[in-house]
Amino acid sequence: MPSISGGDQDQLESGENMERDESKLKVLNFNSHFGEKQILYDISLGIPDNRVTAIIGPSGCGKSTLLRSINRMNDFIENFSISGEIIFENQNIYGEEVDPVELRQKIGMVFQRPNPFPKSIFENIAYGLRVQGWKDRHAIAEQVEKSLRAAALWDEVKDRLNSLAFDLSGGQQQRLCIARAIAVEPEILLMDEPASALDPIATARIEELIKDLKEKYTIVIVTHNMQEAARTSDYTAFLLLGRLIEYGLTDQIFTNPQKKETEEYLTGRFG
Ligand SMILES: Nc1ncnc2c1ncn2[C@@H]1O[C@H](COP(=O)(O)OP(=O)(O)OP(=O)(O)O)[C@@H](O)[C@H]1O
Repeated sequence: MPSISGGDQDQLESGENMERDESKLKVLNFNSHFGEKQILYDISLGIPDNRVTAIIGPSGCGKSTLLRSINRMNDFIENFSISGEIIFENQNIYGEEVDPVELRQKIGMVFQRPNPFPKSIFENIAYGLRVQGWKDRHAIAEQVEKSLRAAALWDEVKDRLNSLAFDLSGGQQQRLCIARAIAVEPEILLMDEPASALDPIATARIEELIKDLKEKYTIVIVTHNMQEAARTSDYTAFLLLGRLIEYGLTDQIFTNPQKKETEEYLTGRFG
């Protein structure tokens, strides 16, 4: 099997390396194109289970493309093509036998802007459960409550579950979207700049939530915000022009980057 470590990983403790090699989610020699234009070049990385992995890098370097490849969201774009593999639970997610709809239930996504459905708070969560085949009203109500609690929103909304989701603040709407994503009990949660549209207080709540959620989920987060990556993630992957320049423990990447490009980016010399 090809190495799944990016950059100079030798300095990492062997235990941490093992943790990644044994992880359920691995990107292997992954390339992607939009039409003729190559966006990602030979990306290989293992995403450790029950950890937060941040993908950072300058605008346009391919962060979202990589993230959206992990649950086949780019399939919706006509001229998108890939080579290489993304392995999830020992299966290439781009294999013919994989149903992308089922895959997205296991690998959920939270987007940059909160995007609740034009429905009540309750229905925003119950809807996905019904699509999954849940019928028992009591069980649905229990799962709605459980998800809202896990997303640290229950206390704020328990008395107005039938209000429109749009009546919530931006930060509450984003936590509702997180509750919606976790209600269907995914394994992996992908987050594309989940706090970038929020004020500092709402951002802090989302960051706290991310730290809590990793006990149960493996989280991959794309962020422009270096402080946010440093505060929330255990591992950081630095992309530049579609290539993985360095990947390792967040503390190490931020305090002692091994590559000149990483250091220049982190110190604000470009990007
Ligand atoms: N649907 C598309 N069709 C063609 N090119 C695209 C499409 N989506 C993205 N791209 C191109 O792919 C490249 C990578 O975009 P991507 O959104 O992955 O970068 P990013 O690192 O997430 O950027 P940002 O930080 O600005 O969101 C960019 O050059 C972008 O223009």
